[in-house]
Amino acid sequence: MLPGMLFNIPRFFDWISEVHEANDLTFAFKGPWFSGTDMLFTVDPRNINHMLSSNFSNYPKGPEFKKIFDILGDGIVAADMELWEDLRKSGHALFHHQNFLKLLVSSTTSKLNDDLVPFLEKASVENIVIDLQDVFQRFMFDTASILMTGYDQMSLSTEFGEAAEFTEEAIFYRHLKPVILWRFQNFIGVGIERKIRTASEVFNRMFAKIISSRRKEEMSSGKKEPAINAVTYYLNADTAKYKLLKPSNDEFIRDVVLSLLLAGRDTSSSALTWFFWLLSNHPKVMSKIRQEIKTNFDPTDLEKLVYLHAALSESMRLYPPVPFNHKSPAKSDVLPSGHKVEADSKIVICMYALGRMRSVWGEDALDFKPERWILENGGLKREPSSKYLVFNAGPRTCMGKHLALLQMKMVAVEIIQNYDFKVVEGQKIDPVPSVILRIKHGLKVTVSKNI
Ligand code: HEM
Repeated sequence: MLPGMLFNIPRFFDWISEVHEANDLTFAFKGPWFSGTDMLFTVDPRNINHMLSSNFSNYPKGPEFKKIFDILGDGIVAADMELWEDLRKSGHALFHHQNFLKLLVSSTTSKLNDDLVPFLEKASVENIVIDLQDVFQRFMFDTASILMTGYDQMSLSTEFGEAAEFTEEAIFYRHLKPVILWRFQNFIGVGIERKIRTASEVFNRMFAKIISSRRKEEMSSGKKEPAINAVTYYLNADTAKYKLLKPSNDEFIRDVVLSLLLAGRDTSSSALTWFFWLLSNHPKVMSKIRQEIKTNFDPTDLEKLVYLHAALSESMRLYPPVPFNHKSPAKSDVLPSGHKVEADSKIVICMYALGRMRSVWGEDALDFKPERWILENGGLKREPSSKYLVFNAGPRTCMGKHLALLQMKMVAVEIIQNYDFKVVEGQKIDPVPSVILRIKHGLKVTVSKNI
């Protein structure tokens, strides 16, 4: 089956969705003999609930995942078992720290007022074409960087952006290649594996500077301030409580914070890019959001913007920023769909396909309809996470979900209130085969003031 898959790489996500639909939501992919590329693909909500929630302990990400994501080292994204537990619990305390939330709101507000609005203002006056995806990536990188390291990168770090994109694409292709092949390519430094090595050097350089200056600050301040950024928090981690954390080891701090930084930058910028792309094709949805902002906007309570929330949820259903997840059973098992899975085998859950299944979402699954998220009484409809898996489900649910939604709403409201975008005609809007759903050549638009 590998040649069929490789042939369809340019339209991988749509192809994999069609295959799921034709195979009743679950199918076994067979690669060449002994290549180690056999995988079970499933988007059956019963199987998802079984693996991610009710039998969570039997479904770690597995040793192969750790190899594929080796660039993230001991960060939470690739961790399993006891280390994951320590990272999750300590991360939970950080993400629920009042000062951390305050830092998110203050950094987003100042980045909006000082950088994004003046930038869009200039683009509208000079009538220049901008790449909205690139703008959101820089914006999210700067705010995520303030939150995670305490430093504002001032959108200058194109080097980090490129390194992140190469990493995410290389990790996608590693899923399809025998381990021995991509490890050899990495060793001799060819193709995309050469780029992942360069990316690793970029991350190491950047974190070496940040960690050493944060350590110096900690030593000179002498007293323990309440932590607000992730680096400072992990430098002061309580090892009596979290036994597997290593606050004095720079490499460990780099791994932990790099995962958080990537989780924060690329997901929200992907979600906003696809959201504005869909709005440009659905002017009625745009007018409804504008109307809601006019009548219900309260900067201290963005939850009141029910239709905006519905439109964001609907956009991420069709274009989930993290398009797939990977599991590997610790012991053999039988899934609720009846498929037998062996210990250490690979299981892939494709969120992109799940959001498009007619048997899960109805005949209009492919349509962009925020209304499907609104109840008759005007409230928000909640869907089980085994059906709406955009933020993952069970004990490994996304830790930044509430921060991400808050930040995306702040950005969306500011832009929608003040600007109109016109998408430059003739662009091909296709997702890149990657572990983050980006548009291959970005989203080129012109900007005008909304008067
Ligand atoms: C629209 C935005 C976002 C989406 C769609 C999203 C989605 C996800 C998904 C699907 C996972 C599971 C990944 C896996 O297990 O392989 C995840 C995990 C995670 N996310 Fe998010 N995320 C978003 C934003 C954020 C932000 C802004 C942060 C941090 C500030 C964040 C922090 C995390 C962390 C720490 C995990 C790991 C949780 C664990 O393994 O226990 N996410 N996210």
